[in-house]
Amino acid sequence: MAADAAFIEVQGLSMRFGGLLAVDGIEFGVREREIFAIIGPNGAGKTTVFNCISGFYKPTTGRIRLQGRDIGGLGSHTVARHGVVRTFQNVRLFKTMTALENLLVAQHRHLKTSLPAGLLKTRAYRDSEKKALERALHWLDYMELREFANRPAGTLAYGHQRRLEIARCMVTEPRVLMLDEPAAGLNPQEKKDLQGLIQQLRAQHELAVLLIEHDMSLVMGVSERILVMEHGRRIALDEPEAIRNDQRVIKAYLGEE
Ligand SMILES: Nc1ncnc2c1ncn2[C@@H]1O[C@H](COP(=O)(O)OP(=O)(O)OP(=O)(O)O)[C@@H](O)[C@H]1O
Repeated sequence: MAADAAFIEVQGLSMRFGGLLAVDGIEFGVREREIFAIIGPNGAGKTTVFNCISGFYKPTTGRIRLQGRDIGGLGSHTVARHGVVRTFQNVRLFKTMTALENLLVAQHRHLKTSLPAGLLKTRAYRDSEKKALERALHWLDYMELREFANRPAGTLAYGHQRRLEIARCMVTEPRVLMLDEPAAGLNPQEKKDLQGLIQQLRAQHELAVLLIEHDMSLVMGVSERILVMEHGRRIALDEPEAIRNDQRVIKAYLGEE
């Protein structure tokens, strides 16, 4: 694949809820290892685009391709198996399970084992369980969460839960990491750390990052390109500097106040 060929290609994407066209003919491509943000006023359709790409919604019309392969409407588990995983606006961990258990459960659908293999505890099964544990511990260390390994996820500080949610994505070794408002509820230091974390994840892993975020300093600081949506439509797609000076974008945001 050419260096700047689209890794994820979204064409003519629309999503209708009854009388409401929440997403209206959206087009964009995300390049391999790109950090790509989607911004726009409340209700613009950003999360709906995420839900379509990650397989939570079946688009009303349009195509979504990952490296040329259609993934639109495949369902969230299948899309995740293709390497596209996400976090949610409101943290969705298994709150009564420990941090470590959350990272083990996340890997189960990715483990190359069958039910009989699990029942018989075959060598292959034991190897894959061991690797899953190693990966979980690695990501707890990476996110500086090791000391909370055996704590129920719901008892962790909010900023730690957010990092655990990203770890839960990373244990599956994704090719596309989708973050829905990852800075929401974080303090200024945590936001700064998050920016470093996103850049580090992209640098160290073969990973594209798709980001929905309202925090403009994070978006401008971390993104290579930004898609701006308003009323379900694309009003701009460009690099941060151009977006900052785009009259339609300024109007969309000022119009919100
Ligand atoms: N499942 C649904 N059923 C009906 N309407 C929906 C559904 N999901 C989203 N909508 C509507 O679609 C529109 C776009 O919502 P969406 O959550 O995608 O916007 P957003 O840009 O992510 O907003 P925010 O920044 O507030 O999260 C809104 O009018 C919303 O009420």
